[in-house]
Amino acid sequence: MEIKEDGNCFHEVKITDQDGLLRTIKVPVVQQLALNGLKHLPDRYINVSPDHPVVSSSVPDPSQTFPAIDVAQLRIGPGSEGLGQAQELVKLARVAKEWGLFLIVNHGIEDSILRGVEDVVRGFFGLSFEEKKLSVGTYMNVDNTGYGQNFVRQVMEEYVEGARKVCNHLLEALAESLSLEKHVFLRNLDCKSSEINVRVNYYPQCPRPDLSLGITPHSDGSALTFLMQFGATGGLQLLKDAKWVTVPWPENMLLVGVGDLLEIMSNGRLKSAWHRAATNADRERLSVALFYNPPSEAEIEPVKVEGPSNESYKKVIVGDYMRNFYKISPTIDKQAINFAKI
Ligand SMILES: O=C(O)CCC(=O)C(=O)O
Ligand SMILES: [Fe+2]
Repeated sequence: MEIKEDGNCFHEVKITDQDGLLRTIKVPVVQQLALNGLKHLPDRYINVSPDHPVVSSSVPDPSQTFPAIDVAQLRIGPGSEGLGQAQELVKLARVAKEWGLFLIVNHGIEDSILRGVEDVVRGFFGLSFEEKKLSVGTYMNVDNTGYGQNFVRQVMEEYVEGARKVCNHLLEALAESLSLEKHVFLRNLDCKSSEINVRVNYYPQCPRPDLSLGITPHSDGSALTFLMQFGATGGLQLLKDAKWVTVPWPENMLLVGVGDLLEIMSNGRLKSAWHRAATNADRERLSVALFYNPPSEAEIEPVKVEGPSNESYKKVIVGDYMRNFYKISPTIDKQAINFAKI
């Protein structure tokens, strides 16, 4: 819920404190702070630590190759073009293992749909505080500091359905690229009750991007996360080989990330990306994240292969995993996944 007091706007958030008591705290609405021409960063937003130094959001290290995956190539059947598919699968396995994230091209989602999503999201964040607060929602029964409800439902539907198809192909391709049976991941999702949750992130210009993050480090509790961004690039950063790097993500491309549930299903062959979002002094940035998950009652288990077992992950019920994920996050390093480790 949101309230306005002394000309300032706040989200009212219910939290359970250290003594287990339910308390209501007021969190200033960051977009409003930015609109009021914030010059100094309030202390509460300082969240860059020496362990997590800021990295420049300029162009990433050119020695890091981050090829885009051609989804149309992945779909090509056997025959003369099969070679293209095989090469694309090798590329997919490499980039997914190295980065836990990959760009996609030729995904088949029409540009008009992508622009439609951008328009509606930008339109929403352009509304007044009073108009926006009508859409404040809850998630996992917790008051959220975001806007949850129906504001983008219609235009999102087409996008989400397009994204679902692409994710289904990618899950098959990822299994094949790891020399696993094609349906081994998808069979956990391939039903009507699989969930796609949408989160829209708005990062206003920030007076001290060196001190403040847009989103603190986390992995996504999804199977796959399907991302688009607009406004600026260079905001998404990944902990790669123990260093924070800016993901080389051009503004007009879609990006897909491996989430914790796929790490479990793949028995650690793929690792979920430990990532964060930086802020930017001159430009606002927006992103739309679709989290593709098996239904919460589904039980997922690490893929089995012939021969002696080297399993390090165990069966989990998706809903139990997610409850633990939200209970313990945010954490400094990747801990939620331990819930599913043997
Ligand atoms: O804004 C981004 O690029 C990343 C957003 C993100 O990590 C998330 O919503 O989980
Ligand atoms: Fe994320």
